[in-house]
Amino acid sequence: MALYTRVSGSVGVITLQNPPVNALSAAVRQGIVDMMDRALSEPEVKSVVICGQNGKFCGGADIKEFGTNMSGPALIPLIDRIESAAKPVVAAIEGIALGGGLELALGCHYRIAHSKAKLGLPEVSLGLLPGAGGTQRLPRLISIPAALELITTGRHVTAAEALQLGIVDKVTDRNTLDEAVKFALSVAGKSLDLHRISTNPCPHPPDVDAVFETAMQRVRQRARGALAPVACVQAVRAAATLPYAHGMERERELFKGLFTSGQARALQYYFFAQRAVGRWSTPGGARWDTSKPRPVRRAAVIGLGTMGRGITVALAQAGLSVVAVETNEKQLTEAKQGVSDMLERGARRRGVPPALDKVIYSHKIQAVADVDLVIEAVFEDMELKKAIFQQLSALCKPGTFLCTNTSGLDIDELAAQTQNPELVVGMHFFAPAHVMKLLEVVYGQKSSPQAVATAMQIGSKIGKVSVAVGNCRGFVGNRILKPYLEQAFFLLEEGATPELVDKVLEEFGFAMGVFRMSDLSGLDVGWRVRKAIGLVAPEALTGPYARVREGHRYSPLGDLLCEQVRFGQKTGRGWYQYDKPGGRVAKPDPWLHRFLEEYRAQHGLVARRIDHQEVLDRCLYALINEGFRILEDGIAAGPEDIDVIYVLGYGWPQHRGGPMFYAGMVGLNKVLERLEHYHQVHPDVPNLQPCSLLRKLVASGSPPINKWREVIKKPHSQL
Ligand SMILES: CCCCCCCC(=O)CC(=O)SCCNC(=O)CCNC(=O)[C@H](O)C(C)(C)COP(=O)(O)OP(=O)(O)OC[C@H]1O[C@@H](n2cnc3c(N)ncnc32)[C@H](O)[C@@H]1OP(=O)(O)O
Ligand SMILES: NC(=O)C1=CN([C@@H]2O[C@H](COP(=O)(O)OP(=O)(O)OC[C@H]3O[C@@H](n4cnc5c(N)ncnc54)[C@H](O)[C@@H]3O)[C@@H](O)[C@H]2O)C=CC1
Repeated sequence: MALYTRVSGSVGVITLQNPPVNALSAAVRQGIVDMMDRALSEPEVKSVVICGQNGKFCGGADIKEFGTNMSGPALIPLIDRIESAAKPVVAAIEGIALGGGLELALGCHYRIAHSKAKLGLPEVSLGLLPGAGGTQRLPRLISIPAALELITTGRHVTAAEALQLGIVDKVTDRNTLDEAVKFALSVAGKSLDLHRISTNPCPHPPDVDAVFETAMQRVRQRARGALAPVACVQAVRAAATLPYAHGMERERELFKGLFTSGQARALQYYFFAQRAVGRWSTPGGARWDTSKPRPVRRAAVIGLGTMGRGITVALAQAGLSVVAVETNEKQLTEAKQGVSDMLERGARRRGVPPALDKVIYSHKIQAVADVDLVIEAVFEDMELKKAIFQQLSALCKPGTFLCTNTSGLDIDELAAQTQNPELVVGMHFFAPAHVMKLLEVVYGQKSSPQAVATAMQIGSKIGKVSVAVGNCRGFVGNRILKPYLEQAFFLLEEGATPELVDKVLEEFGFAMGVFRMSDLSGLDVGWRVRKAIGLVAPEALTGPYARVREGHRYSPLGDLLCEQVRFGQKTGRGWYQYDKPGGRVAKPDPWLHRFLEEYRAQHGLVARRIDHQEVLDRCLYALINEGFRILEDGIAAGPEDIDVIYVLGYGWPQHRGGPMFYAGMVGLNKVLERLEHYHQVHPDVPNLQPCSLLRKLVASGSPPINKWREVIKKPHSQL
């Protein structure tokens, strides 16, 4: 809807009304058309202001409409009509002007923004381009390079930057509508010729071809296989090379291609999935809207290794006081330096003072006595963690929440060491913890709703997307990762190389293939876990049992590499070779290829030619199958939880929505058929055996992802 009022005698004010972000739904578009007609036909009205209700100008097209039969007036002619109006139209921008919202403002003759407003064309992150003239008007207004940067990244800019770029005419700290009305009165009757952006020429940089070539290279590198950034560059190029009307045609053509692409569907699903995980619930009845978090002012971090340092930085940057405890003196000295450096770098980037005084260091665990919440991040060793939880339970003031950053150990076992198991939850961060956006909040059997709610709230406070998950080995992310890694190892045994597997996965869109990723994070991490659970043979086994554990196929390849101290980048050798320990550039290693040949010969394996499809099918479908098991077990409340975890924590390409969404896109019956096929070929790999939920979904006619919960029944999807 849109509301019309007349103020100061001669200014028609049109207010967009569609909470929460005044998205341009059919009703809003119709409202704008009707109210513009009225303003333009009333002789008393000399100028017009468009603003949004509740301090928000407009969040753009209504994304919920995209999957439906869109009705109502189209946005492009609506914006054209505003631009061609004979009376000046001023956009009063408060809060946000995003996507179609900014395009609407670009159709106005003037733009006035509140100093706290954010503006941008984020369509690229929804798999689209600004399809209501944004790609043609913005370059005309602020130059090709600046428009290219904003449109291909989707970055939001502050009002101050918008003023500097020339997107807005004025920024105010006062009441934006009042200022806009004053402005509208002052420009009434003046010529609008220079203020109809579409009629202006597009300014050309001298090296226009080079500008586009560089932009194209950059977007191709940044988002492997993503269509929208490429189309954005092509559309802006049309602004630079074609007259406006032809440029608009090109924009429309490119937009259409994207709109109907699977990538746009995937990215729009992912947009809503990220918000849906905030509406969490647990089987015990805790819920986002009824479970109240407790305020946390002081927190403690125990263990200042890789993770503890990042967690300390994340907490301090969000304004929390942190007691940082490390028992090893050398580590403590290094951690002080490391944390301070990270805080200083972060502060420089954000233009704020570093939060150095927020952190107090100690080598004694007794320093935690007065904190509201502790995050333990010592070695992944159950006995050590148990001892620490016993100490914490005795030392902390009553009611202190005790959290662990374990990657997959049993939360209930740790909770059982404490006097108040209801205060214990997992807070599983991802490395580097001050950068990665994901937090898995793991509830145990006895975790109280308040403990879960508090951990979830801390997550949001420090800028993470927090996903509540149940307690099992590896929780959601690492549990799904295991069958994926296993398939990659099996493929090497059968004839593939790390280069082949990585190439296929990177072409699919992963930021890094499984072997390059494993070299980066360190092969020794998984080796230690496998040793702890008895999977690593004490000495090199031969014969039929060398590749079998607990009756199932097992590949000792990772263990054998670790025995050679090939831990990956940190030792300069892993699945690849590096020029030195700590080197970053992976090069194929002839030693490894010989090693694989000898290994196959030793175990009587005959290398065969493995094609790309098989690599993709086996790695991805094994992973997806485990995702279905997780849903069946109620460890994740819905498919969107798994998808958000996998995109944010494991480099799954956003434009493919996440593994569960991808399964739906491929077709559940196809996933089932392929798993059945591979399980028949490899009956000793239980992860390839299709899980019963997948069968049940296929038997129910493969419903769309937002209907899966009706088949799962137990948990509840929030989409
Ligand atoms: C040939 C045909 C030509 C057609 C041309 C049309 C082409 C276009 O021009 C295409 C577009 O505009 S695409 C839309 C561009 N706009 C965006 O991407 C903004 C998306 N929203 C945001 O970033 C944040 O919500 C925002 C920054 C706005 C607010 O963040 P917050 O953290 O404060 O709040 P959220 O929790 O994110 O959102 C609150 C609720 O609002 C829902 N929502 C947000 N933006 C929406 C939007 N644009 N459409 C529909 N719903 C939207 C959001 O989902 C959430 O609701 P719940 O999910 O129920 O919680
Ligand atoms: N490294 C990674 O990528 C991730 C690790 N994790 C988990 O985070 C935890 C820590 O891992 P990292 O930081 O990689 O280990 P790390 O080995 O880098 O650091 C562990 C630190 O704990 C200290 N420590 C040991 N006993 C202590 C005690 N009693 N009191 C205080 N400090 C003590 C050690 O001196 C060391 O500095 C583990 O549970 C791990 O599974 C979770 C997510 C990712």
